[in-house]
Parts: sequence; structure tokens; C-alpha cells
Amino acid sequence: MGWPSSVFWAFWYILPAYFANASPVLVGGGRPIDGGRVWRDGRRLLGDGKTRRGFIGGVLIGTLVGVVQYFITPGFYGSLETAVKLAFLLSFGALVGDLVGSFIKRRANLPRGYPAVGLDQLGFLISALAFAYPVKTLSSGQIIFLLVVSPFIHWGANYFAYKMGWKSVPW
Ligand SMILES: CC(C)=CCC/C(C)=C/CC/C(C)=C/CC/C(C)=C/COC[C@@H](COP(=O)(O)O)OC/C=C(\C)CC/C=C(\C)CC/C=C(\C)CCC=C(C)C
Ligand SMILES: Nc1ccn([C@@H]2O[C@H](COP(=O)(O)OP(=O)(O)OP(=O)(O)O)[C@@H](O)[C@H]2O)c(=O)n1
Ligand SMILES: [Mg+2]
Repeated sequence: MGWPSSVFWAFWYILPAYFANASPVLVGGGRPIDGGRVWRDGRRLLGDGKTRRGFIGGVLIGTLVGVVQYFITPGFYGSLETAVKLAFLLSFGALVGDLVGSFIKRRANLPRGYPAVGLDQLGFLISALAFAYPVKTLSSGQIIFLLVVSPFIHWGANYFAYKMGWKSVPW
């Protein structure tokens, strides 16, 4: 594979995780996953920014993106079943990583929405890659590429969402 094609397939592979991570901003809200509960340090388990609707909506949208991707490039996935499994694991993994990130942020006494550089941009990605690994993975070069470029895309996407009035902070 030449590098333009490696780069393309790396983005194509990770797209469900990107969608899953971005969707809660638009579809989230309502009851927080932690139900308002506090940890033994007296602070919220996850906080009000992690809602059940955002989580479920993100997993559904990310998985749906995988179905669409299958019909565009069936050869990349081999079967619809593989595409759905992969997209589900990438989406679920991304959102679990997002929850772990919030758990860590609350333990560090960072309020909801406060930036944690590294964690915010890479937590969801590393978790998505790990969950999806058993079904299909990328070359190590492609993984390193995603780790390097995703923070910039994440910042760009958040800035865009802020400018659109979808988020109250540009991170
Ligand atoms: C259909 C429904 C209801 C929702 C679709 C959601 C949607 C618009 C998905 C876009 C998917 C996508 C390709 C997103 C960009 C990739 C990415 C890593 C997103 C991470 O999500 C960040 C998200 C939440 O941040 P959090 O981790 O703190 O929770 O931010 C929300 C962003 C959006 C809802 C807007 C999505 C942004 C765009 C469509 C614009 C994308 C702009 C860029 C990629 C700029 C590129 C910049 C550089 C520097 C290259
Ligand atoms: N499982 C999720 C994840 C996100 N969101 C929505 O998406 C917004 C942005 O997500 P994120 O930046 O991950 O949350 P923060 O509010 O920054 O909270 P934290 O400090 O815990 O990361 C949240 O405020 C919330 O409205 C949601 O409803 N459910
Ligand atoms: Mg945030």
C-alpha cells in the first residue's frame, strides 16, 4: 500500500469511533449515567456531562455508520456481520473510553467540561482501537498515524461545534 491509501483506510476504519464520540454533543442530555451518585471522595462518579441518551445514541449512530461503510466498500469488511461487529466495538469502545476519562477527571477534581489534554483527545481513540482489535485492526504505522492526527481533528471538530453553538466551550 502506498501512503495515501494507508492514510485513507486508517480514517475509514476509525470513522465509527469519531461519529460515536461526536454524536452525544447533539443527541445527549437527560439522565446522567451515574444517576447523580458520588464516589467515596465525595465527588461525582462521572458527572452530568455523561448521559445515558448520549451513550446509547452514540453507539447506535456509530454502528449505523459502519453499515453505510459496508455498502460503500464491502471488500474492506468481508461481510456485513464483520462490519457491524467492528463498528459496534469501535463505537462502544470510544464511549467507554470517554466514560473512563470522565471518571479520571472527577477523581482529579476537574469539573465537568474542564479540559484534560491527552485524555480528552486520545482516551476514546485508544479504547476504541482496543475493543475493536479482535475483529479487525490496522498496521502499527496506521495506528501511530491516528494517534498523532486525531488530537488535531478532535480540536478542529470541537472548535467547529463551538462555532455552531452546539458546545459551550471550544474543547
Ligand atoms: C447524525 C448525528 C445526530 C450526529 C452526527 C455527529 C457528527 C456531526 C459527526 C461528525 C463525525 C466526525 C467525522 C467528527 C470529527 C472527528 C472527531 C475526532 C470528533 C470527535 O468528537 C469531538 C466531539 C465531542 O468532544 P468530546 O470528546 O469532548 O466529547 O466534538 C463535537 C463535534 C461535533 C458534533 C461536530 C463534528 C464536526 C464536524 C462535522 C466538523 C469536522 C471538522 C474537522 C474535522 C476539522 C478538521 C480540523 C483539522 C485541524 C484537520
Ligand atoms: N455519554 C455522553 C457523552 C457526552 N454527552 C454530551 O456531550 C457533551 C460533551 O461531551 P464531553 O466533552 O465528553 O463531556 P464534558 O461535558 O466535557 O464532561 P467531562 O468533563 O466529563 O469530559 C456533554 O457535555 C454532554 O452534553 C452526553 O450527553 N453523554
Ligand atoms: Mg469535554
